[in-house]
Amino acid sequence: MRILVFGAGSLGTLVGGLLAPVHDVTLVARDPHAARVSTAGLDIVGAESTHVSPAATTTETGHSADLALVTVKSFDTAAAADALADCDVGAVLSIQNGLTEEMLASRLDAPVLAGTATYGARLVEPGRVECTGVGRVVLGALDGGPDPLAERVGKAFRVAGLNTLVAADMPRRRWEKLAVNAGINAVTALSRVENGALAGDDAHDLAHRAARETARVARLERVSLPNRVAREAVDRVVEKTAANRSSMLQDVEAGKRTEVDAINGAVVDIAAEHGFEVPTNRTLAALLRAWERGEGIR
Ligand SMILES: NC(=O)C1=CN([C@@H]2O[C@H](COP(=O)(O)OP(=O)(O)OC[C@H]3O[C@@H](n4cnc5c(N)ncnc54)[C@H](OP(=O)(O)O)[C@@H]3O)[C@@H](O)[C@H]2O)C=CC1
Ligand SMILES: CC(C)(CO)C(=O)C(=O)O
Repeated sequence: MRILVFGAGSLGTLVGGLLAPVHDVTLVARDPHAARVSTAGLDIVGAESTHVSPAATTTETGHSADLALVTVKSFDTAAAADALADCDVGAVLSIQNGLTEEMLASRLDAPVLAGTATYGARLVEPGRVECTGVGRVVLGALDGGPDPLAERVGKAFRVAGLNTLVAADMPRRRWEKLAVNAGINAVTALSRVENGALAGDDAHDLAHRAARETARVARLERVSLPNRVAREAVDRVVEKTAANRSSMLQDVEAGKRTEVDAINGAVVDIAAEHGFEVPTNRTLAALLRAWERGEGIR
C-alpha cells in the first residue's frame, strides 16, 4: 500500500516507520527531520527497535497515495486537509486525539476513516523516534458499521506488525477516548501532575465530571456512551498510565499550544448545538485558553 503520513512528528514518524518495511511510505515532515530521514534513514528505538528507510519530504501537495494517515496536531488539521485536497489519495485515516475527522471529511472527497492510537511516541532528534509504549491502533468507519476499506487498511497495518483492531463501533470509541482526554488531559495539564496523581484526589472528581459531561453530549449525538462507562474509562487509563505525563501536560510544560479546542472545546461547542451546558468542560477550556493567550506559549 502507498501510504502518505501527513505531519510526521512523534506519532506519525513511529507509525510510518513501523509500516515502512512492508509498504511504500512517504513521511511529510519538517526539516531537518525530513532531510535526515531522506539521507540517513530512520532509527526507531525504545519499545520497538529497528532502522528503516521511508521516503521523507517537506513538500505538502502533489502526492499520490492509497492512504493518507493524518498525524498533525488537531489544530493543524484544516491546513492538512487543504494540502491533502491537492493530492490524489484513495482514503484518509486520522489517528489524532480530539474530534478531527469531521473537518477532514468536510474538506476532502476521499473517504475518511476514524482512528485512535495508544502507541506512545517521542521524536528524540531528527531521524530518531522513540516508541515509549506499544499500544494499539483502532480504526473503522466514521459512522460505525462494517467497512471493507477499514478492513483493507487494518490488514495492511497488521501485515506490517502493528497491533491493529478494526472496529465497527468507532463513534462510541471516539467519544469514549474524548471523554478520557477531556478529563485527564485538561486536569493534569492545569494541575501539572502525572496521570496517576489523579487517583483518589479531588482532581479525580473533576476529571470524572468532565468525562460524564462528554458522555452526555455523546448521547445527544446519538452515540451510546453511559456515564458509568466514561467514568470507568477514566479510572482505567489513570491506573494503566499512572506514570504518564499527559500529552497536554507535556505541551504546557514545553510552552506549546495545546489541543484544547479539539477536546474540551469540541465538547462545549457540540453541547451548545444541542442547547446544553457543560460547565466543567467550559471552565477547563477557558483556563487552558487563558494560559495559551497569556504567558503560556513560548
Ligand atoms: N505522541 C504520541 O505518543 C501520541 C499522539 N497522539 C496524537 O497524535 C497527534 C500528533 O501528535 P504528535 O505526533 O505527538 O505531535 P507532533 O507535534 O510531534 O507531530 C506533528 C508534526 O506535524 C508537523 N506538521 C504540522 N503541519 C505540517 C505540515 N503542513 N507539513 C509538514 N509537517 C507538518 C508538525 O511540525 P511543527 O510542529 O513544526 O508544526 C509536527 O512535527 C496529536 O493529535 C496527538 O494528540 C495520539 C496518541 C499518542
Ligand atoms: C490516554 C492519555 C491520557 C495518556 O496520557 C492520552 O491520550 C494523552 O496523554 O493524550
